[in-house]
Amino acid sequence: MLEVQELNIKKVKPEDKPAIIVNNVTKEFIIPHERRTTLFENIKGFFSPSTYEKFIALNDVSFTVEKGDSIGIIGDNGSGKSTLLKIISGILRPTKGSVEVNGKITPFLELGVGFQPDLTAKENIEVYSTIMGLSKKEINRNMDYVLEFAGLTKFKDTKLKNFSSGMQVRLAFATAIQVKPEILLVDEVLAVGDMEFQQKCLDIFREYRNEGITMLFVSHDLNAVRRFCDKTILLRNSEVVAFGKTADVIDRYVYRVDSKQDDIFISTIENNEHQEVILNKPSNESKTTGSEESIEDSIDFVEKYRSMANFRWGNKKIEILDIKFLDKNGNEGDSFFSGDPMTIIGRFTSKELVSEPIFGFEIFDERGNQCFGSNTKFKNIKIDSINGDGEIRILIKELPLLQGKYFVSVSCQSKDYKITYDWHSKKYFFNVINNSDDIGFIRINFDYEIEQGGH
Ligand SMILES: Nc1ncnc2c1ncn2[C@@H]1O[C@H](COP(=O)(O)OP(=O)(O)OP(=O)(O)O)[C@@H](O)[C@H]1O
Repeated sequence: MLEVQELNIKKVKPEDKPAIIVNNVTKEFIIPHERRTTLFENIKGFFSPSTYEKFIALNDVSFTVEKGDSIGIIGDNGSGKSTLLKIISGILRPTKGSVEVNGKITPFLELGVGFQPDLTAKENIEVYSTIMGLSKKEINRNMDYVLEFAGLTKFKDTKLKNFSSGMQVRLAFATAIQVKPEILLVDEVLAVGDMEFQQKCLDIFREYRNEGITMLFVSHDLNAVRRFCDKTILLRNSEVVAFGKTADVIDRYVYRVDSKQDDIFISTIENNEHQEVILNKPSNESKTTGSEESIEDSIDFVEKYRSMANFRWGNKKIEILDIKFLDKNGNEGDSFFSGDPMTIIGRFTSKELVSEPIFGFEIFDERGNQCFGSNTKFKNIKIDSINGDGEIRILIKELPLLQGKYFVSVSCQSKDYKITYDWHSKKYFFNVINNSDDIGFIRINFDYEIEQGGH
């Protein structure tokens, strides 16, 4: 009898509780329509109260993260990802709903907040590590490693204000990882940093994941989400539209299935005894900014490369109006799974008759290496003439790239290549998502054949 009574009492040990429970969280931002700065505007405003509108950044969001889970959060720009992490970390309060956090949160959100521009890299590491609770001995012991991880050993005595924004984030990340988190919130750390640094960050996250540290990982890098997250949340227009197996959710995001699908599990909350946890906001909000005298800025490599290479020329006798990428369902997008069909559609126009033009396209990787180039002449496709509007479709049956971001150039030239009508150089890009465990950049279709010699 006693035993039965014991069983009826649900005793939840703290370690059995989920790491994070987000319960019907809504976040509204108030956006004023006008700002009164002068005395006259203030007096005038006294008679006509100021107007504002409410913007809903998160709408009734609920989900549960179990201890040791590694959860990705994906969605378009402005869908509410950062707001969600800020609410979980306690930087922002929800307008409605609550968040329960069971464990110590380490937020890698606005890395570098609290760093002092007038202190050197070494001094900033000392100050920040002290705030994180490290002893002087530990700080001295870790110093070389932190500087080396950040790739800033040479710049240890340089003031932070002379660092590029990428260098500052590297320093902040390297400093922050000295203490192992219980629950880690990561917001787009991988968006900054060169390839080598990104790889180091991913190695750290891999280590954390193997050690069972709970992670919430906001990223636009779907390959990284795929590699690190067991489950993924998809936010669209401030709402959770899917929460389930990462591969299924990414598939849904990439191919823009808009209706709610039942086969993707949307987490429900069973425990209603939520305790609101509002952690301390970092005391110094002033975000350090990059200096014009940045010593190094490898972070912006891709952007710099693009702006340098992204130009257009030609006499526009035939004008290429725009380029779109269509997925296997005929929907426009910029992310595609490796091996899937992809169609590149170019619209063009000409004001007069142009005979025998040649259309071409090229694909480049992020470093500017030409991966492929072809044109209608190479393929023996003769276009007699063009007059007026038209469309060219490049049908790729199986995208032979494995992963990464690729830039596309398109061109239209005369039959002898002597006149360029229009050339858009690396103006367009698309992402390829690896849906296999293969590594590298190209996708090779192959089979294994294994033969064993008999005895
Ligand atoms: N303090 C604020 N005041 C007003 N609006 C805000 C504020 N912070 C965020 N927003 C708005 O809330 C929406 C969600 O922003 P949030 O930064 O969470 O999106 P996100 O999904 O992280 O976007 P991104 O991928 O671009 O980082 C955006 O439209 C943004 O403009």
